[in-house]
Amino acid sequence: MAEAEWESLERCLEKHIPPAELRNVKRVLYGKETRKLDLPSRAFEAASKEDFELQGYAFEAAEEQLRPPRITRVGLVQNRTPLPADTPVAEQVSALHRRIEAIVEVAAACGVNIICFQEAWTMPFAFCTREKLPWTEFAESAEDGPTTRFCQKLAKKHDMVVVSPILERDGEHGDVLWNTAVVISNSGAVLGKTRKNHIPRVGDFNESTYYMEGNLGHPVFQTPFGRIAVNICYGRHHPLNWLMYSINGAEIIFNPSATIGALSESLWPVEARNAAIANHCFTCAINRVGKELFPNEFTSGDGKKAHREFGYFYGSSYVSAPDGSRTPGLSRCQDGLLVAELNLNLCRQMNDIWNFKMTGRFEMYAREFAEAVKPNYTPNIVKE
Ligand SMILES: NC(=O)NCCC(=O)O
Repeated sequence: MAEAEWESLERCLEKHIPPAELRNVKRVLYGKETRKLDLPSRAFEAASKEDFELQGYAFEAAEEQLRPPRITRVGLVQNRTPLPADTPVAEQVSALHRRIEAIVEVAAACGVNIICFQEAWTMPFAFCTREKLPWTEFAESAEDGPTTRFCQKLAKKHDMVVVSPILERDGEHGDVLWNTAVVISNSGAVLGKTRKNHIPRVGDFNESTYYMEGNLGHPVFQTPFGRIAVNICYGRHHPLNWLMYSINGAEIIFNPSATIGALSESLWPVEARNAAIANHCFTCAINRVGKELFPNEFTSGDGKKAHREFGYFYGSSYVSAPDGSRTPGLSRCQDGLLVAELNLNLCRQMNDIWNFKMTGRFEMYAREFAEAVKPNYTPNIVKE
């Protein structure tokens, strides 16, 4: 049941919990109810024709006297890799471009302003194999690689900000590889890029074999639809990573990911949601879907037999708001587009209620951290 046959927690709750109690269960598990968005029927028809799930929800905020509502729509895309991992590289990339193009068309029909794809979306998640070729051939220039050029066209055509997480090859600086999200403005210009700060050393996520820890800090991108940041996958386990994007002013933090059930499914609903609460911002958690099979066997360093498959990517993409409410997740087993309408005024409203930025005592932690990272630091343990 840990794989594709279990569709989602939400479907399970809806099937088995009596309606009168379901309301309370959802109130506790999901916070204040999100309103279902009235998306165009042609969008649902296109999604069904293209065989992906479409869901839409809106987060409300209180009316203010001096500020009009600041409404923006985000789109989260989760998908399988459409072709087997041993198909020629260019064919795999091109099939993924076609798949995403179809989903972005539907997002445009739903009025999406900012769209984000899953981590390393142009490739299978081959870092488990520890082989270099052909996987490093999926790396591209963030500034003018084929995928960035493709996304620029989408952005311009649909007047949409595109967040495109790719494996980056920095040809100008020693051909070094990075795990990067390229942010493309709705004008079609490359607004900038941000790199994955924390690299997993867990299970089959052998990513340090391929690319380095990000060196760009915590940039936040000002777009006409809000200030956005990207905390790539494993970065979501690091509260300080979310915090620094928030300190730099992010109102929406995307978390494009690739993670599997056995490792992280019970953490998934907690981490991005907690980050939204702790940082008075919206967070958008995106995970890929399905099983990916690799041409050659690899071991997991656990004494077990060599195998060719990574594990089950469980989808379940969702959006959380600064008041702790969240959308239901997309399916665990189907490609999908989640549209969420956010009123960004909710960020400051929650800040004014809970005051975490005022009560955070950052100066105290800055002093204590500065001491704690020194090699001769003695932990402050009081003994009898
Ligand atoms: N892609 C990636 O960083 N995965 C690590 C596993 C996890 O963070 O759940």
